[in-house]
Amino acid sequence: HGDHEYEGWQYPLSDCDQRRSPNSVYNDYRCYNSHMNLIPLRVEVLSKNPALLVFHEFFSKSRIANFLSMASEKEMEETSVEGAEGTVKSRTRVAHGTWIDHHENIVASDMFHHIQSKFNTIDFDRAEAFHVLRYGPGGHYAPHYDMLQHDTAVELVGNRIVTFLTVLKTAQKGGGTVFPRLGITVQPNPGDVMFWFNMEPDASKAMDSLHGACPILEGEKIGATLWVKAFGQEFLTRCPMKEGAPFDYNPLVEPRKSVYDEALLSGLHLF
Ligand SMILES: O=C(O)CCC(=O)C(=O)O
Ligand SMILES: [Fe+2]
Repeated sequence: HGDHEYEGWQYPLSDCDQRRSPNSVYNDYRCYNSHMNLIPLRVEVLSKNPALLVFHEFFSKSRIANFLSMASEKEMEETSVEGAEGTVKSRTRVAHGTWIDHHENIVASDMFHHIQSKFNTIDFDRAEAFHVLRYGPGGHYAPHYDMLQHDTAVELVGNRIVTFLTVLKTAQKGGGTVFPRLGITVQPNPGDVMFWFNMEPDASKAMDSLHGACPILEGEKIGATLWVKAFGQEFLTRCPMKEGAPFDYNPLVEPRKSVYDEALLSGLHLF
């Protein structure tokens, strides 16, 4: 594949060849202190500003398998963009997609509940429906920002402060998620979650959150995105008490190492 085949990409495709970040801060189990509960998650902090985290093995294999088989029964549409000449096939996002409501069926509901219970520093009720994207060979999503244009809905519920991307299936070759401005390409495993902030604490766009899905060279990639809206999230973090910056990132990017590490690493079973 040559670069010319990925119209609209605009960044060096060689960015996609980078593997893990050289500056991964933690890659082990850490505890999030939230609502007086310690939530153990195996977290890798790839960037602190903007926060970019990978939660390893967030979902069990069976949850992922159930979600995939449920999603495969849905009609997936070729993603498109609306232009002056009507709706045309998108060249910046070459993939098939569909929306699945949080409680559309028992599988989605179980998935959603798992997210809410493990991760209660974020109010996922304030997220859009699951957006499932399937990329085939040559599929890709050129680097972009997830924040929406300002409109009435954004005014009411805030913009997309956080992207919570569940990795359902990975390509055999290619298909990493690239952050060109951070110099990071993430190649997670099915069941992992990528989590990042699209907004600065003052609600402006986090310029370094620019990201895209690298071209699939072999196989197929499937992911499910939850875009979380900003309003209300500030009440779930420890009091930041900073005017104009109502969201405190630090508890997320500096989770505490827990006394349970040994048990977790030696295979304590979490359901
Ligand atoms: O599939 C990916 O790796 C990125 C998806 C993405 O950027 C999005 O859905 O907004
Ligand atoms: Fe995105």
